[in-house]
Amino acid sequence: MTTDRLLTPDRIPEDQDAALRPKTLAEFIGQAAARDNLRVFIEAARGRSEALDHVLLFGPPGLGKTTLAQIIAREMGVGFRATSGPVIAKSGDLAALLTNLEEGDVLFIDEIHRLNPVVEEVLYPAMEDRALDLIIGEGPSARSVRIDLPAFTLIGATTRQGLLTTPLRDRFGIPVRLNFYTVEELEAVVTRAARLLGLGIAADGATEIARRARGTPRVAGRLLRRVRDFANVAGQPMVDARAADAALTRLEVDRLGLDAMDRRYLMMIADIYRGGPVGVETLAAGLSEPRDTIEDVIEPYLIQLGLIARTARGRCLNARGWKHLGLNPPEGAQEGLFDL
Ligand SMILES: Nc1ncnc2c1ncn2[C@@H]1O[C@H](COP(=O)(O)OP(=O)(O)OP(=O)(O)O)[C@@H](O)[C@H]1O
Ligand SMILES: [Mg+2]
Repeated sequence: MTTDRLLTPDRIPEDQDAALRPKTLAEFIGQAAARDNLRVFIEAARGRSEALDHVLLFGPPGLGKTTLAQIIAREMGVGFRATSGPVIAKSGDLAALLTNLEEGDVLFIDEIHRLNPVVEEVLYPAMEDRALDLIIGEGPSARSVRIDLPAFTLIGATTRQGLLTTPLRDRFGIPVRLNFYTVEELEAVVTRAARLLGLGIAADGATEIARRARGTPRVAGRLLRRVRDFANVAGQPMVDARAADAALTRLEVDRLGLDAMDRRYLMMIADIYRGGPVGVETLAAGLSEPRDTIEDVIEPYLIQLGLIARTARGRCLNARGWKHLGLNPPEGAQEGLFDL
């Protein structure tokens, strides 16, 4: 990612603070449906002494896919190996990873939609038959050998399920969608993180941060750290709503949790395209952001809030979007037409 947005749910080193990651399903806040289902599937697999079926975790960045993958391995009582789609360059790399797994292990592949197609082909028999088909030698003397693999669980993570090829998607027995968190859930995330950081926080302080965290635990953790900085420097022992609001306002995070980039995105549709529709490529060029960032990071939350709509003809600003910008939609603008 090219930006250094405060609100970007992208990983930055401080987020790797392993101490903040919940370690068990019981500690994992929110995503109740996903959690309840996973609990059943894990218990059933353990009861049968089998590896868990392959799991696909999908949803916007920072909602807990990596955390959940680690939790699944821990709850299954098996080893955890992690890699990512773009890192596996050759089929041999994947073969090496797979043959080094132990019985029952979890192999976590982040950004699994970015696997090289040749590598992906190797994954199909590995997932389905727990076998590797390798070609040995070259030319007329080449022959194919099949190597059996230990029973393992593949956990794939991706921002959008639709980015996967159908054959790959179909091989996951347990697809899990992660949704944006509610304010109440994020309050719990913030309160828990504050406790782990040894920071005093009032209930209304946690609420203020939760409301402005873009539905995303990673953002909540990051905002909490910045608020803590302001509180420390101001010599405040306790973060309350006023302190949180003052800090977040200085950071240009608005009441809905939108940052400068979100507002630039909205203003571009309003100002230049009279509310749309406008194509995502045009917006990406205008904002100098990669299309993926627009689609995976910026838009999902704006859609969730009902500020914009994604239509076949392009992006449109909804009535709420105009209102949030403090503007009136111009005569004849597209707004409202696509207010789903
Ligand atoms: N349910 C949760 N409860 C508490 N904290 C959480 C929860 N989910 C995520 N977090 C925190 O949010 C941060 C981001 O989570 P994680 O790295 O798992 O996100 P991710 O979905 O894998 O993101 P990405 O798509 O960018 O890889 C972690 O630091 C973790 O501590
Ligand atoms: Mg992750």
